Amino acid sequence: MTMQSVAAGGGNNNSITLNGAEKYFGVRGHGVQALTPTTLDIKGGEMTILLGPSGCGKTTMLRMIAGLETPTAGSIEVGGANLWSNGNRNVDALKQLGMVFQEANLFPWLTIEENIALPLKLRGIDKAGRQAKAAELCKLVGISGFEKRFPKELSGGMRQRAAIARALSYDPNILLMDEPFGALDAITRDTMNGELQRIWMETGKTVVLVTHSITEAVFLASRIILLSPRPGRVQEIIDVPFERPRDSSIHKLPEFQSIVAHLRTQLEH
Ligand SMILES: Nc1ncnc2c1ncn2[C@@H]1O[C@H](COP(=O)(O)OP(=O)(O)OP(=O)(O)O)[C@@H](O)[C@H]1O
Repeated sequence: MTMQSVAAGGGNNNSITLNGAEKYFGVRGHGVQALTPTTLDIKGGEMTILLGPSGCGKTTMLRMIAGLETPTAGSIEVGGANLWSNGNRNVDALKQLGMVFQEANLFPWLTIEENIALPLKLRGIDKAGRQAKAAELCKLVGISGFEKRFPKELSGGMRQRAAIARALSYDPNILLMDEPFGALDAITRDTMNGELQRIWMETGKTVVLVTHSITEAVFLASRIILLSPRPGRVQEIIDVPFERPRDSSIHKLPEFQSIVAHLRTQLEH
């Protein structure tokens, strides 16, 4: 395990940089400082996990990276491009981002294929192109054969697989995931962690994932960004060195257990 200080600097095509990015909700002095000014590099192609206690600003940081919240101060670069300029979002930077939430948020009246391909429909891709892409993505996420089914006919884990496919439909370089498996039972969650690792290894995307789960974080992460209790700040960055692909047997490794114990101590304090 190597501990690093907070790194800063530029980025390549699929990296993310926070330059003194801060988020204050409400009037300064009377509101909530969700994230203190933060300077941080999220490396392209890595699996970065945002971990921290409830209310520390994980979702706020992810939503700022997604362009869903404006920074109160500082700036955010996605693929080397500023996300905001003069109060407007940079559409080219946003195209680099796909988002997955805790709930799959599929439209119940659309088939799985139609849900997955909806972003392509909005981009003017014809039906044959949409169906071909949906079939390819269903294969990637492991739900081939369910293209014509409706969301209610799928399990929770399968719906999240479809949500990942939808986020990948327009081929963004970066996948942002907010507690994507938090609503799933423990066994399905473990399966989905393995599946996300496989999808990440097959696609080479940059993944930034928010979780409360220490073991999920250590299993998945290339790097863990540990945030402090509110007001959120980067408390520590931990490189997780285990080889890929990882399987559940890494839970037994002394080094895995030592990182988990270290993080638990940090979170308890
Ligand atoms: N839209 C908002 N308006 C006002 N305060 C907000 C808003 N969104 C978040 N906050 C506050 O900012 C702080 C950080 O919230 P955030 O949801 O980012 O934390 P979190 O670490 O993701 O929490 P959890 O793990 O419980 O989901 C909290 O105190 C929260 O109440």
